[in-house]
Amino acid sequence: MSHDLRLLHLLPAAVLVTQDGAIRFANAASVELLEAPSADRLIGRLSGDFVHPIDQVRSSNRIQQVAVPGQAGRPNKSSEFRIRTARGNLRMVLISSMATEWDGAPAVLMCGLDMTHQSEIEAQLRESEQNFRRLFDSLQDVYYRTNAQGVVQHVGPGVRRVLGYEPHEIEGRTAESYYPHSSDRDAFKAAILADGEVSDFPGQMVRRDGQVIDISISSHALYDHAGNFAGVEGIYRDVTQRKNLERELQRLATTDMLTGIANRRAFLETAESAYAHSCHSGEPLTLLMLDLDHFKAINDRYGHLEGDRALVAFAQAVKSQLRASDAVGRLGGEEFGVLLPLTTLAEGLEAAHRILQSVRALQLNDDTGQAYRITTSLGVGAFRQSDRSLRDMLDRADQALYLAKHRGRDQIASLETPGD
Ligand SMILES: Nc1nc2c(ncn2[C@@H]2O[C@H](COP(=O)(O)OP(=O)(O)OP(=O)(O)O)[C@@H](O)[C@H]2O)c(=O)[nH]1
Repeated sequence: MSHDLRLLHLLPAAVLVTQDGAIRFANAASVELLEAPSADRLIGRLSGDFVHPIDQVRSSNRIQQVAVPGQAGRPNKSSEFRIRTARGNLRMVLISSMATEWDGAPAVLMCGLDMTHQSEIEAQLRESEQNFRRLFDSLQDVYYRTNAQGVVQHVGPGVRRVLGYEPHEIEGRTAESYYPHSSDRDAFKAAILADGEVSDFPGQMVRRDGQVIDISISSHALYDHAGNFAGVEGIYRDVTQRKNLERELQRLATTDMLTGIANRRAFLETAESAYAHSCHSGEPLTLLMLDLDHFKAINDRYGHLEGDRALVAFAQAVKSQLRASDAVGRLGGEEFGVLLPLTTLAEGLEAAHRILQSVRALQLNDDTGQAYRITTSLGVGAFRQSDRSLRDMLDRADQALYLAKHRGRDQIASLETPGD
């Protein structure tokens, strides 16, 4: 060793030679690594003094293993050790040792590489990976990726909460399996292919327990190096609660709270679209306007609360005479409207008669048990291609209602006659 110590001083790796644990030689890199003032200050010190207590047993075991006489020239496998420098700083050093001779006596040669910086990077990487995992696992959304054939290649753990499946149960299957309506999936695919991405795309999925949930998808298309479509990646989230709230708000905004039937706005909206449909198709459409007779007297005699109950019973009686495709709405106070699609004036007059009879037949009792009856007047108006707007049809039905009132109430009137 002694003939070329200068070479060892030039090495970037730290080199120490110890005998019976005491340092006999330290190259320049080891002086720097151990933050010693000089090589001389290291000579004679025990190398084990620089090893962190946690690693001391492991370190001395390894040195004993290589310090077996006759093992010279075979270094052990390098391993990382925590080192405390002369200034008390902690370093991570990759050390390999081998038996050698020093001044004719057995010695151990140690070679160390400072890995502190690298292990810091690794620790940072591990930490950021752990942070990412935590975030990924706690994500309320479901991350997913499919290939070009729609087979799910990866799905995040959020799928347990949203669909009730383990990720491995979903992976390898096509996403179609979870769509109750294939039209939802088709619309999504078409949007992705057309725009390359979708944001807050609506749809529904079926949970493992069979419950259908509302979802919202935000995803983008994936392409391979050649620019070919290679699949889809994105997230979906359960928006059932939000959708239920929206549906409830919609219901509140379109329903008459007293009778539970459509309110004026909703009824007129339905009437507008039915009118537009008839304009387009030429199909018949008939409108009934209804008004309870002498309703003020009911209120005056039995009280407003009883008047309310009469309005509810009246709405039910009207509804009981209609088909599912017909629409009934409360236009205000004791005035109601009925829309009869695909219904001629003659058929509309028949429906009006049925309603008239069922209202006459209503047996109402006030809270003292006193029985009373109500009647209604009806105006009937049929769709005409010559109408400029729904308003024309509404006006005809309104005028007919006025006529029915004028003629003595509890009857039906129309400005038109069947066959007009
Ligand atoms: N109980 C109750 N009464 C209502 C409601 N909305 C309107 N009314 C009453 O309905 C009555 C309608 O009276 P009028 O417009 O004079 O008509 P009418 O007494 O029915 O007479 P005709 O329509 O001419 O047969 C008024 O007394 C209103 O206060 C309601 O929601 N509940």
